[in-house]
Order: sequence, then structure tokens, then C-alpha cells
Amino acid sequence: MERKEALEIVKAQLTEHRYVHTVGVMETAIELAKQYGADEKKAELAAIFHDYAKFRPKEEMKQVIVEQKMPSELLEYNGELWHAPVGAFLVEKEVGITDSEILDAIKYHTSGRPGMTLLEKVIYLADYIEPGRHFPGVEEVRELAKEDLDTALIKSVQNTILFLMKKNQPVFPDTFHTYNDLITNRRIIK
Ligand SMILES: Nc1ncnc2c1ncn2[C@@H]1O[C@H](COP(=O)(O)OP(=O)(O)O)[C@@H](O)[C@H]1O
Ligand SMILES: [Fe+2]
Repeated sequence: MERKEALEIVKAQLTEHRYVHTVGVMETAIELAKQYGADEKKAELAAIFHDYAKFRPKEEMKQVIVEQKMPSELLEYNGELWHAPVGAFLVEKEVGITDSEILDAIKYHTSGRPGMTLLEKVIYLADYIEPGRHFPGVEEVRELAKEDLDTALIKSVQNTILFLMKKNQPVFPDTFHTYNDLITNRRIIK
């Protein structure tokens, strides 16, 4: 699918603000893909559609999670997590994208998962550091992303966990597992 068509499709699903964010993620994801050797076209499409389901009603997302037999544990945690797996499902069903690497990058863009693929890492990180993001710690992660993908990813996952914990919010465990996986495998390499 061409970029223009993909952007038109997703624009209809998003607010203007979220659309601008999406274009930022797209540009950042392509840059990261170039830098770290991921598939640029897949990065482009995964980025464009990563927040496809962001504004679906909570009830609709809940229904998809139940009907598609996604982990029911998701329903016990922040509803903000749901748009990622539900988005992957709807992008296949409604947009017709069938590439499993693209769909998985959408599916895991919020929680991460142990054993993330290169493309999944690129999308997670691009979502975190795109130029429209302004929050404490983002500049440090932008700098790390210039040097090493996993180091930047670890920092962004740590920041996300710390952010939730400081607000006394529950943390969906996949994000802890992502952190443990990244930090453990990095130690083996070093
Ligand atoms: N492990 C987690 N447990 C609970 N909430 C999480 C977890 N990881 C991320 N979130 C929350 O999910 C929300 C959406 O995250 P994300 O999809 O990365 O960004 P965006 O808001 O751009 O869609 C954020 O508010 C974040 O704090
Ligand atoms: Fe998102």
C-alpha cells in the first residue's frame, strides 16, 4: 500500500493531533529502520497504522478482546493498552494488511513483549521519541537512539514503568517481561 493511501485511511480514524503524532512516528520509524537495518516499507506502514484503534469505543475494544480470545488479563489493566492488539486486528480486518510483522509491530507497540523483533523495537521507540513528544526523559532516549537501539529501548521501557509506578497505577506485566528480557540479553552480549 502506498503511503498516501495509508495516511488517508488512518486520518479518518484519528484526531488532528493524533494524526500529526502518527506522521511523526512514521518519519522517525523510517529513520530508525534505515539506521538499524529494518524493513523501511514495513516500518512506514506499521507506524502509520499503529494507533488505528486509538479512538474506538472501549466497549468495542473489549468485545474484540473477548471474541478474538486475546489475553483476558488485558481487561484487568489500563484500557489505554487495548488499542494496540485491537488495532492490529482491525488493521487486518478493515484495511486488509496481512503482513504478520507489521501487525505484530502494531500489536506490541504499547506493552512491548519479550523477544521483540527489530521492527517491533523500531515502532515502540519511534512512538516514544517522535518530534512531537515532550516529556521528561525523552531527550535522553533520543540521544541513546542515535547510538544503540536496545539501550534506548531499555530506557524508554524503564521510564514507562517508573511513570506508571509514580502515579500508583498498575503495570501490565508484559512490560516488566520486556524489560527483563532486554536487560538480561544485553548482559550476555557484554
Ligand atoms: N505496562 C503498562 N501497563 C499499563 N499501562 C501502560 C503500560 N505501558 C504503557 N501504558 C500506558 O498506555 C498508554 C498508551 O501508550 P502508547 O500506545 O505507547 O502511547 P499513545 O498514547 O501514543 O497511544 C500510556 O498512557 C501508557 O502510560
Ligand atoms: Fe498507541
